[in-house]
Amino acid sequence: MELDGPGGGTDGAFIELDRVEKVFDVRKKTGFLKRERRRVRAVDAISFSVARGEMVGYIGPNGAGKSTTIKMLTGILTPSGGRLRVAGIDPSRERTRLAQRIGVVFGQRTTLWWDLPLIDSYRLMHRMYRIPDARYRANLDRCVELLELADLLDVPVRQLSLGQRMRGDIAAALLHDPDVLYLDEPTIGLDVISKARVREFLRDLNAERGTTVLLTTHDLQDIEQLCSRVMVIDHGRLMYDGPLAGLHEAGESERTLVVDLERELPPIEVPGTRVVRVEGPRQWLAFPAAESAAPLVARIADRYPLVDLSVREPDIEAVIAKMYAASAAGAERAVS
Ligand SMILES: Nc1ncnc2c1ncn2[C@@H]1O[C@H](COP(=O)(O)OP(=O)(O)OP(=O)(O)O)[C@@H](O)[C@H]1O
Repeated sequence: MELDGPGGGTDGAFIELDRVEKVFDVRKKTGFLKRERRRVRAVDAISFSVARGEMVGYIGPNGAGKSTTIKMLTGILTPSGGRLRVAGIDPSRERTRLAQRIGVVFGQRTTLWWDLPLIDSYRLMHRMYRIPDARYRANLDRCVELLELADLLDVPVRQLSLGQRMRGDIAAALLHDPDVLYLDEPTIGLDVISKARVREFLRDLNAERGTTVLLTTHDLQDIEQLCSRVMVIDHGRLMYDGPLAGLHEAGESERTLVVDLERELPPIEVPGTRVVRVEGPRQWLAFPAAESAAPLVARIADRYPLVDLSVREPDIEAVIAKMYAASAAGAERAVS
């Protein structure tokens, strides 16, 4: 695969947004024959660029503007202002040409035909995207092998489990060899094993093919395991762009060790943590999210009768709330 092929940005940027806006006009019924017009600024002057081959998390609370951004990046929605390019293409002007370069997976919806066996959806996509036969075969074989789809190809999509359907959807998005993949909540509702499988596949895809990935998720572990960079959007504005650890530092957020002991004990004392809850033999220990859990786990295992242990990530809403609190406190300190 060439590195700066036709349509790549001049400075290596593959996705480029320059003060992009999307304003919706919403009409709300406020009484009999009375309607109020309201403008919703879903995306507010957002600028960022993503280089070819980057894997970037795009996160934010509900209603922040994530889906609206993705829809503009696919050409489904036209921006109200600003400049947007994907692979050098203006998405809303050349949606069909762009479709050959991008793949999209929505965790909450499927692009597969519900009543058809999985393989029939793939055959339809083969024709719709006019994928050359040899390329279709090679991509299908690769996805079937790596996503373990062989036994599922003849099963109607409606009979697949959520995890199986998600793997089927990811394969569907990759049959035409897109340069960029937009993933909207790809692990939502999946069990631990299915999540691990999907993440491993995405990591390999990025490493082997250099596919650029923009990932929207509520699961911070998706970001931690896949993305070296994360962007946070809230109220349509870009609030943070950098490594995940930096986001934790900015928000002073905490992760939690859930520790199962052999028996009930008083709150255990482990430097660098504080016990936030005790329930029978189970204790919850909070520690700074930017720090590694490994030395804490070793210390606990060394000193206490440990049966089981897991690490819980803070949820995105909590991280962002703390980020706001920290910046507000900083502003107050600067004033006083
Ligand atoms: N077609 C539309 N018409 C009017 N308002 C819309 C439309 N689409 C989105 N909005 C509004 O724009 C804002 C951003 O919505 P968007 O769906 O982009 O958020 P999101 O970050 O994807 O949220 P979620 O995590 O809940 O999917 C919200 O206030 C939403 O109500």
